[in-house]
Amino acid sequence: MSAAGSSGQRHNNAGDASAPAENVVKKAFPRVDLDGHDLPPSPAPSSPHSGRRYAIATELVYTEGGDQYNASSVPIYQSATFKQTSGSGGGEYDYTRSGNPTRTHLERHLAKIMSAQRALVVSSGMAALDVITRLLRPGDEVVTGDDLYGGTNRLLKYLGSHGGIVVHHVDSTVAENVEAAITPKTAMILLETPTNPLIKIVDIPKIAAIAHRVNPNCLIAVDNTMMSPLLLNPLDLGADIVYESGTKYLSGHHDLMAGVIAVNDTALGERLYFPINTSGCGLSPFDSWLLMRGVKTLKVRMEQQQSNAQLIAEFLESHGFKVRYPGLRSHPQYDLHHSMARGAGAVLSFETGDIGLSERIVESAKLWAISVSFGCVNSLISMPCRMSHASIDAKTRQERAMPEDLIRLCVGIEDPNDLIDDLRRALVQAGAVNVSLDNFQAVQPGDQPAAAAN
Ligand SMILES: Cc1ncc(COP(=O)(O)O)c(C=O)c1O
Ligand SMILES: N[C@@H](CCSC[C@H](N)C(=O)O)C(=O)O
Repeated sequence: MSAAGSSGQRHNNAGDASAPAENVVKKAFPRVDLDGHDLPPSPAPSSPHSGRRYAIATELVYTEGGDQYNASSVPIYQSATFKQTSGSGGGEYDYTRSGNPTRTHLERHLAKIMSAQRALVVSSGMAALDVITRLLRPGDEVVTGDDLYGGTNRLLKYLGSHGGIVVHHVDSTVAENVEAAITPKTAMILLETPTNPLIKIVDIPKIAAIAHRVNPNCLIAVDNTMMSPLLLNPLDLGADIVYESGTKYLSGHHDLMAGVIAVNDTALGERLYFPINTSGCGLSPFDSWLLMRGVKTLKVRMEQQQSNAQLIAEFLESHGFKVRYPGLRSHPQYDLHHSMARGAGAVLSFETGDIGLSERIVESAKLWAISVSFGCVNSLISMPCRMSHASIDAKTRQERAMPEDLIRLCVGIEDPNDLIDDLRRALVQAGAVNVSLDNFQAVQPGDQPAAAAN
């Protein structure tokens, strides 16, 4: 590979007067490594379409351009290498670790959907967080919440023990707690909202404003997995980096692992591309194609999922369970959530007061698969303390008040009456005393699924 950069020589996607305009990397595009040194350009420049022109339902399915045959579905460029036009390079792509046309197509599409200047796709949500945390240096501090996805907690713990990063976990539902933890060494604030699995809401605009005032150098990174870009755009609320697990709503079928990172700052985008190219965690061509296909149905899936989730949350609440779901008026941060988001999503959790009872409920359900993850077309049931959050040790779970009996429901697109019937039957079979086989009317005639206006 040619050492380009300051020499102005071509890397694998540099300017070529004879190339079509859209293939030319703009000279103004900053190219820096983690230390801010000049680098050759990456092969996936910012989305030419990052300014959205249509409503989200249209943008999700609409793509411009295509390959030389105008294929309606982007081809899977299943190639590790790309032939060059000269000994000094000359091709737009050279090697799939560095860039691949199918991946670029997806990244440009996602940048548009996420209202971002640039999106990058990697092999999982955790790979996305790993890439983001490579912006940190030993001695840096991170402020984050005390209710986080278990894998996020595990990665941060590892950075603390092996990377020299100091991680402060605070109750991030109170912005003042975050403020109090910020020091001159704070390099990143990492937020999740709604939190997984306790469905707490974090005030992104308030925390971003405070953090940028107190320490202008610190970056606000938001995990948007629980909402997806359909329901929440953290970049519009003051975040510097948004990332999400594409394994969930974006793909929607639990047939791939993926992670997405999006930013509005070109230099930051290049700093994030560097570890992706260096380590090789960019999303494969096939998974990029699959994710592209999944994204197109995000709106119809999410609307059905969240309308089902609302009915299920109301059903459980009507039977006396303490239900955590931002679509319920009883959620203590209902107003805050809806001031930021366009919907409540499709993940809820509830307590039964008895671990054994929770286990029996989970195991009695038939339509609800016992499985980790969420955002899939199928409905899932799990016990976070035993499953998705088992990597958080029991002492820490106790300190953070994670109820061991917590059941998490990740609602799919099935008929809501079937889901509620199955849940009611599981509750009765498990011996939940406050539930009878009464006739809860899940869907009233004329009910419409809640619309995710955007
Ligand atoms: C909120 C949240 N963020 C990130 C991740 C990581 O995503 P992935 O499983 O794709 O690595 C998950 C689940 O795994 C999650 O629930
Ligand atoms: N064994 C896995 C657990 C994955 S949990 C996936 C998802 N984020 C969820 O919340 O269900 C692990 O150790 O990471």
